Amino acid sequence: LRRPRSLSLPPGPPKLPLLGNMYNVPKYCPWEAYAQYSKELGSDIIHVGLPGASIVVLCSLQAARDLLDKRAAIYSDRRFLASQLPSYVICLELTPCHLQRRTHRRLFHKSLGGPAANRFRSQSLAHAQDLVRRLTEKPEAYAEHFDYVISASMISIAYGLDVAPTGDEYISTADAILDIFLEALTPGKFLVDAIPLLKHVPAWVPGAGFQHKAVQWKREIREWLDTPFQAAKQMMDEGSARPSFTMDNLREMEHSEVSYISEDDIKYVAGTIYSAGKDTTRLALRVFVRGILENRAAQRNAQQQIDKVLGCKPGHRLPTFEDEPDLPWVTACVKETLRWWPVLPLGLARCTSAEDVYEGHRIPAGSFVLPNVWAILHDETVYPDPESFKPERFLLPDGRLNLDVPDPDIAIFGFGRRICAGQQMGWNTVWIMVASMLAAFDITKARDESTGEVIEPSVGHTSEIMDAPVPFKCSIQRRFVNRPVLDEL
Ligand code: HEM
Repeated sequence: LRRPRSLSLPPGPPKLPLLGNMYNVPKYCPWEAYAQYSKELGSDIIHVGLPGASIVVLCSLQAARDLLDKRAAIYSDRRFLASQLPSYVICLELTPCHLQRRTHRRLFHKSLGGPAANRFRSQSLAHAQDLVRRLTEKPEAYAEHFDYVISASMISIAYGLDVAPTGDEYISTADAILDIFLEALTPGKFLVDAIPLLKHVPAWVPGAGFQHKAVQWKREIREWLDTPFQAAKQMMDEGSARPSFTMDNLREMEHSEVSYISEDDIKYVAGTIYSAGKDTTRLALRVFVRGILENRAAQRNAQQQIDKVLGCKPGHRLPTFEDEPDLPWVTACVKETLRWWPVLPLGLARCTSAEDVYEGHRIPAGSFVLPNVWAILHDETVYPDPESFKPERFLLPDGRLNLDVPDPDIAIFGFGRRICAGQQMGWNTVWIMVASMLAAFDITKARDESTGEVIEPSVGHTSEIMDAPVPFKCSIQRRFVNRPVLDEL
């Protein structure tokens, strides 16, 4: 019955007056520091204060579910530069974090959510085979190949368009937009996040310079959205369009008398497929390669199973989605990839729309709320030896999937109303690419050309909103030389 204002904030690292935790929360892998504080302070939730920003980190699955799932009514907002500036950067509402409008989420879900995502499996399969071809030709450029095939796959799913084999213009424009989103999505990056009044003052006022940036961003975003959308429409007019999110929905709109969607809605959501789907999946592939270097036995077991399932002659064909139920080792490798190194270790920040009380602590309105996905998936009581890459943790001794071990999807795709709208698409994409790589290549640590000594890959993190291993060298070699599986691709 105490008034919330008299309650204390959740515990956290000691704060300095005015500066808060500016100097004692590490910038490098802060999720690990938050997890450590949570243990030391014996609290599931941690409070961190930065000038103008109150941040609450949820370090257990229970806390994340209690707040983000059960109290979704006040924990489902996002507040970043983008949402402070609706009149300047309208289109940013379609970024991963701004599918606020129910229409967009509904449209996304109807076309790409759950089983609907399986409609686009043929695109993912074709791009997985392209990945094998590219890796065969130039294995050392694996990170660039991930980048290319995932971009091509997302553009094909969104618009039914092909991209040029190198230097494609859609891809370079879209990537420039992703950089804008990353900047706009960083909590506290712009002063206007803390002082909304700044959007009403002239741009020359100190701290309001973001307004120039916003005008430029708006122009670039509009162009990025329009160009592929118009190209897809033109292909429809010419009768040469291929199945895609855009074509399906434009057709449906044409044929239904009353539609809850407009052409703009379709355009916005099509853009979101790339902006939300590209980096998450391409970085997960990088994590897989980094992880499998640490566990050769898992790689061998997965390959033996693939060879057995795919036919009498090893290397006869590449896996397809139909093989998924028979390849639990591949599924375990994908689960472990998502668990071991979550690409969004602190999810995508939410913002409280009202003051709240949890476990006797006050959570101020307007706080950023971050689920510590890394801490949840590295809880040693659930995943023993969490720092090791062990796909086998998801398997029973007889090789079947062990459904008693919690799937990383308990946290990896987020929570509640804003849970990832493309999780099935993300899973499908990563699964088929991992299965194809395991079938076709041996992935091992690189060796020094002159001494022959093993080069240990770096353990560094990129440590941004999206985290991934820093680039590392490895060896990717064809398993079956002169086998039809690769020669015919
Ligand atoms: C391994 C791949 C992926 C991971 C780990 C991932 C993870 C996430 C996470 C953590 C969120 C924030 C959820 C929250 O706030 O609770 C999110 C949001 C979102 N994701 Fe994904 N994602 C992946 C792939 C994809 C793909 C392929 C697409 C699209 C085709 C996609 C579309 C979205 C969208 C639209 C949102 C925003 C939902 C909203 O705010 O309403 N994601 N994702």
